[in-house]
Amino acid sequence: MSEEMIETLEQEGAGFSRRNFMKTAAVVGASVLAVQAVGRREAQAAEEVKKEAKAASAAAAGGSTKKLSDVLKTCREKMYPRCRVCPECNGVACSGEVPGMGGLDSGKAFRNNLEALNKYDLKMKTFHEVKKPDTTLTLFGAKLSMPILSGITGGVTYNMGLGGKVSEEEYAEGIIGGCASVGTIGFAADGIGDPLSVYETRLQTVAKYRGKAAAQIKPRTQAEIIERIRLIEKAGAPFFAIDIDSAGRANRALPGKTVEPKSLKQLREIAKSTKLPFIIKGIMTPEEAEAAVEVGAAGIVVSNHGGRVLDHTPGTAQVLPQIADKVKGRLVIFADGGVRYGADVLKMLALGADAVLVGRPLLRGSVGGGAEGVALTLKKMHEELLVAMILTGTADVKKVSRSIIA
Ligand SMILES: Cc1cc2nc3c(=O)[nH]c(=O)nc-3n(C[C@H](O)[C@H](O)[C@H](O)COP(=O)(O)O)c2cc1C
Repeated sequence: MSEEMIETLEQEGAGFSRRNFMKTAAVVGASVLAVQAVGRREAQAAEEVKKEAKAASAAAAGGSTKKLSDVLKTCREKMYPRCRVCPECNGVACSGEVPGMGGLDSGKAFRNNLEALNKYDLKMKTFHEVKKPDTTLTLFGAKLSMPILSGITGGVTYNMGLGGKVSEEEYAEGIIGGCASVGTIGFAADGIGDPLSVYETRLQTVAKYRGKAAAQIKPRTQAEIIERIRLIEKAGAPFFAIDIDSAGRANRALPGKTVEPKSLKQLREIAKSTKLPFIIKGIMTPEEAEAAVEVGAAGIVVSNHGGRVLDHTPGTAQVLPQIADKVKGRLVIFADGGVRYGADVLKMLALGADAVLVGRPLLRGSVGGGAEGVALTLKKMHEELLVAMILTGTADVKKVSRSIIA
């Protein structure tokens, strides 16, 4: 009501008083506000219901509703004290815990991996045209959404202490299924003490994700290796790896089992025994990288096995540039060890890797949330990688320049 109308009514009498009118108006105003507040609350509640319905339908459709923090909490509940699920997975708390999740003996080699990566920084560049970086690549005919593959991790009972809580099949399904769900490749592992039947069980998961899962073999006797290669071929893996750096492990872990260093002749024999690309994992010097090219390997993994096979090895990011200078372009270079964030992935690519493997973080994802836990971990790293690429002016993971390293 306008001031003019109030004045007219007051003048005309009719029991109208300005004071009473103002009181009534205040009450009405408060009610209107109250009605509005209730409306807002109802709208919020309606929004919550909508969100829940969306989450439920995403879950029903196989979408992800879990949070990474829940996955890590569950992992800690299942694995403590084998893995403390530290905020920074850096080998400090688990130092010397092999079997377990740590680095061997003093744990220095594990810590070196993180420290070597941390010595490098990235140059920030923002005046450029890179708005939608390309993270895709093709490796041995397999198309990948990102240059991040699973590390090769095994020993659900022996290393992770999960006997009865998570089976070998569930663990392999978590790693391989999770990787496949986001368009990358997961590895099935070969444990030194595992009988062939256990290995065959893991290869069933590789076969289930035919063409999208790879497998590893320990440096066993030549006959055992060839026998396993035939199984991997049948399972449809696009490539396989031998972790040659496990050569000393039987002495400490499982006396009586054969894992051994290989001569160049033996490595050639393995490469020639199959059409599958053969990756040698555990290369730490330019000389052995060159030898890997000579014996016919299709790729190498620059790796110190997460610091688990020889204490006092340098961090992989430290040796990677010299190795890449020697063999880049002649075989595929993978690197692993201490990769925790997308920026670490980008650093490894800038230092010469074509792709990286991620060990412990995906292991935690698989134990804590199966395939969904692995997918969440990979999606987070992929998002971080995209941001790091934009902010360094890197358009394509296939062409990362060393000049982005500060
Ligand atoms: C519990 C555990 C088990 C592993 N088992 C294997 C294995 O069976 N074969 C292999 O080649 N590497 C194995 N590794 C080493 C990883 O493949 C990888 O080199 C290492 O974990 C990478 O470092 P990151 O964990 O810091 O990412 C294992 C690592 C861990 C932590």
